[in-house]
Amino acid sequence: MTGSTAAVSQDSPEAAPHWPAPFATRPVNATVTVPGSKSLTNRFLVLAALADGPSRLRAPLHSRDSALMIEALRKLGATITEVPGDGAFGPDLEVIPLSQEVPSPRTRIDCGLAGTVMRFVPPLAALRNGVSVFDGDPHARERPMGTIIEALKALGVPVAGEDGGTPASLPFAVEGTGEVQGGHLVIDASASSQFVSALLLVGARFTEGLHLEHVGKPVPSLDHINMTVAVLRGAGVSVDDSVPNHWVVAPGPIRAFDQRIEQDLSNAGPFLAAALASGGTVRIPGWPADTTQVGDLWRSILADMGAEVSLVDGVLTVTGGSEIKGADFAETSELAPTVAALCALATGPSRLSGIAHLRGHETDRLAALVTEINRLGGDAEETSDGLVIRPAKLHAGVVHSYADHRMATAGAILGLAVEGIQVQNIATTAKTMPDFPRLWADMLAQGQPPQSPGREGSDGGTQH
Ligand SMILES: O=C(O)C1=C[C@@H](OP(=O)(O)O)[C@@H](O)[C@H](O)C1
Ligand SMILES: C=C(OP(=O)(O)O)C(=O)O
Repeated sequence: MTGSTAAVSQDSPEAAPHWPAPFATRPVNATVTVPGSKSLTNRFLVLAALADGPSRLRAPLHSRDSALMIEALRKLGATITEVPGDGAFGPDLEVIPLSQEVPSPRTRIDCGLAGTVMRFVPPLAALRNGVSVFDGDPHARERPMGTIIEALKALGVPVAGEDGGTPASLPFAVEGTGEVQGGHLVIDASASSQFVSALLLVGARFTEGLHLEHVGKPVPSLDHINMTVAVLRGAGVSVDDSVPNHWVVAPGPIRAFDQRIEQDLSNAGPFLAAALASGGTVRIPGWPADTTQVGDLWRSILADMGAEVSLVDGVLTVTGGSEIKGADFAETSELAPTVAALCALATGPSRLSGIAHLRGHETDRLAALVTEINRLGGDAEETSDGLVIRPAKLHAGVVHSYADHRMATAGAILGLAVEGIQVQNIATTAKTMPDFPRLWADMLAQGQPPQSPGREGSDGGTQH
């Protein structure tokens, strides 16, 4: 993917027309595959840029977040080329690592709203000889960045704000000297696991490697850190994570690779949720037997909500029943908006905990979910570290997406079960799944008679 999706800001939802969420007139019965994992694609892009030779990503994600990462790495001197591949969602990528000759002594990097770009790329820029200025969408300036800025400064890398002082967030300039000594570094990563992942990804390229220590409240989204450790080890990097809150990365080369990217199991979530929201069946072939993706949790989450779940010969099959059960869920991380949409359709109460840091995601997701669920007649409430959602009959209305792809897909799930829901700015799904509206329509078209009457002729406002 070239910069085309990156160029379109997803932060102007008011300008976009509302998307009429399809209402399921019968149980969904579909087989679905989704594009590559955002988290794996952007990790492998960073590793490829630092590797000891050319690498290839097979079936990577092509979306706004991956386009922003590709563009950022190009600005830092990597050569990234699209080459034909066998993936259903676009070409493969060949990456020639960062060259010693920098394309320009001063460069500007657009992070959009991508946490992986705003957290993973600045430490990489520290290894480049030159100044890299980072900025992003308006809301990107609100996302927590202080830990990365402080970490770079502690590593001896100057970071300056627009006015020259020390910034607490985007925008800022990293003044790289081409070399970072590394060693022992103490950070507070309680606002995002991405702070840890960002530093681990480059740690092997620091002269002395990196001994990263976290102090403070617990680090969220630990699955994502385990993913980072796994991809590093796969590229021949020695990482010791045997002591909780300590990660020791030995200095050394990052081996070039040829890597197939798993499909995005978090983004599989809304499609699997469709089985519960419509009382139907959704099958996802190619579900990995062994994965570091947090989305593998769908198997237990959806079973807890009353679905039948099986994984046979790599096909995950989820069948919803006559009701969705409420339940308690801890640390659902980026799955939480999808879980919350299902909880709003459940017949019993649910509690989501361990997700206070979602207040620093694409939007304040806890506030956004409460506002949108309650706007439709639901009964949701914020707690200090999550949400309580009680059963209530929902009605038609507009779900606002807050430039947040997972709020938009949460609206689509609600729309399957509640007639007359519209989603504001469905285009924001391009952050990680530009094909979402088509994939959703294709899912609903499967198993339907050729001339389905769809929602025409209905009078709106009912819930299954
Ligand atoms: O490293 C990653 O790829 C991610 C880590 C998590 O971030 P937080 O720890 O900030 O939740 C997750 O929510 C995000 O979608 C992707
Ligand atoms: C939190 C998310 O994204 P980001 O990588 O921008 O943090 C997400 O995708 O749910």
